[in-house]
Amino acid sequence: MSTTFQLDTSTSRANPTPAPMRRLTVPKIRARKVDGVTEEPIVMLTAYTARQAQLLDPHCDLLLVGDSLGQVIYGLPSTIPVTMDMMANHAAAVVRGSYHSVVVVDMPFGAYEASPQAAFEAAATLLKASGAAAVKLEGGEAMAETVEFLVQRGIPVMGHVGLTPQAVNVLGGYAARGRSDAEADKIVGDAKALEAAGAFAIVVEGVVEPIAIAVTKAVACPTIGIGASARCDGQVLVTDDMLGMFERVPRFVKRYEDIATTISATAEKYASEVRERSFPGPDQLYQPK
Ligand SMILES: Nc1nc(=O)c2c([nH]1)NC[C@@H]1CN(c3ccc(C(=O)N[C@@H](CCC(=O)O)C(=O)O)cc3)CN21
Ligand SMILES: CC(C)C(=O)C(=O)O
Ligand SMILES: [Mg+2]
Repeated sequence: MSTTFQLDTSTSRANPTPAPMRRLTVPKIRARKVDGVTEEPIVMLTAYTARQAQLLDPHCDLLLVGDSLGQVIYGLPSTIPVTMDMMANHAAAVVRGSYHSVVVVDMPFGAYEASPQAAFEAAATLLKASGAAAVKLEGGEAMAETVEFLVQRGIPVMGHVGLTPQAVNVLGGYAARGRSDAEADKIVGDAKALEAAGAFAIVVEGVVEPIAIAVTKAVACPTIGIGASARCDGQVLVTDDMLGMFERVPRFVKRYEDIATTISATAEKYASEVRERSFPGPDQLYQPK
């Protein structure tokens, strides 16, 4: 994998404008929750491409290069087949397209579970290839030792508990979690273990509101909810879901737009203009000398 950073010339004398906005940092995100209170909720969206990152960056605190790109970009049936190369390449694009948000990269299934050492190697590879600041990995208590290993060696880690999509084959689907007392206790315990291991924030996915409240109270670091009610310290959504780009979306998605319909209608218009030879028209012609 090649390292393909772009030189940041935004502050050079050759290119004095626009005024550089310093990128947010992991400690600043962590510090948004003080004594259990987050005054300003943390805003995170997924991004997979440079242009998407450019458009989202000014409005977000964090951009997540999610392994959901498996379904959203590659048409895969789950996040299980997602590879390190996919994550590294999309992460590099998102870093190039952003200069404000903290970029977090999902560790793909199979790259980190076997040992803390394997996880460190994979995380370092992703950060070196992309310039992203942090990784996210799924799992609670079982991953706490790994989280501590990474954080102590310079890699910030975001946790992910509740509905963990990489465990789809164990869970048997994508149903909400935390409905039984035992399951609720397990999720709170998972979050506590991650925080003790040094996670700077924790995604809480697909849980009933009382669990979101319990987890958010139980840990000092910020919780970022998806399908976990408004009672978290921040929220994340898959951008394509929010835009109405992805056809089947979970219940927790709010479709703010219907981009898919716009794209279909535009393609239909273009196709009919080509077929009736009205495109290209005079405005699109190169003029002879
Ligand atoms: N486009 C997209 N959006 C996501 O939120 C997302 C991904 N992809 N890929 C990775 C995971 C998978 N996630 C999912 C996928 C499906 C459901 C879903 O269909 N849930 C149903 C209930 C299913 C059940 O009860 O078995 C729902 O109605 O919410 C939820 C989360 C969340 N993540
Ligand atoms: C849904 C978010 C939290 C995620 O893990 C992803 O996009 O892969
Ligand atoms: Mg993910």
